[in-house]
Amino acid sequence: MSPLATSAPAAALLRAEGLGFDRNDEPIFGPLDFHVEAGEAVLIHGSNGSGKTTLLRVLAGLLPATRGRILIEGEPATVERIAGTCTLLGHLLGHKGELTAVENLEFACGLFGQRPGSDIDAALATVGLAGFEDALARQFSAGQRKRLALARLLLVPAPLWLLDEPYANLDLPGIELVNRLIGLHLARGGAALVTSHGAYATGAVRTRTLELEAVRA
Ligand SMILES: Nc1ncnc2c1ncn2[C@@H]1O[C@H](COP(=O)(O)OP(=O)(O)OP(=O)(O)O)[C@@H](O)[C@H]1O
Repeated sequence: MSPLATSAPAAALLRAEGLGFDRNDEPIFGPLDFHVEAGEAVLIHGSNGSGKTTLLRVLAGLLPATRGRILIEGEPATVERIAGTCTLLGHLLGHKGELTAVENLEFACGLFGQRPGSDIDAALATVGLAGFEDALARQFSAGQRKRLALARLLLVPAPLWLLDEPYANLDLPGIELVNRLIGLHLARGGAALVTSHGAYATGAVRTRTLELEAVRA
């Protein structure tokens, strides 16, 4: 036997095969075939209403696919596998308004686990919220709320970030912060699917682009 015999290539972190979603028998997107490997970011690009948010919600397990299937590391995407692999940053950020920034992050880590070596105060400082540890989330501006959600991404262990318009409500340094955080996440073996109209995603967060076309007029 050849000493150079190699094992089968590792399965993609996430693979969509013929994935589609209909609402009231109207197709919203698909069928789509794509995959995301560890270390890469796929930019999901498309006009308003083309189904970007719906696609991320299907991948996050919040909506059932109408067609096709999702594989995580080669295995069908069960709720448990999705929960262990994906974290969604959606339009609704999910903060508890009556909890402080630190309490919100403690709550998230209690629910989803905490990445080894990560630290809540350090995550807040990274996203520009040092000094806001004890502020109530309901008192945050839209951009500060988005930054708090970015701190949550840094803390939870899920390797695949599903980011729906992560640049929305952020100032220029905030936009650069998103790109930097995605780049760091990829460098440590994570992956990301990022919806955006595209203007803000730098090369580091656009390893590949998935174009969604509006299937309805
Ligand atoms: N809860 C809902 N009930 C009915 N239709 C919906 C619902 N959510 C989205 N849709 C429809 O599904 C289609 C895709 O919406 P989606 O939000 O996924 O698009 P998008 O590409 O993210 O849009 P945008 O760029 O405007 O954020 C749209 O036609 C929208 O009207």
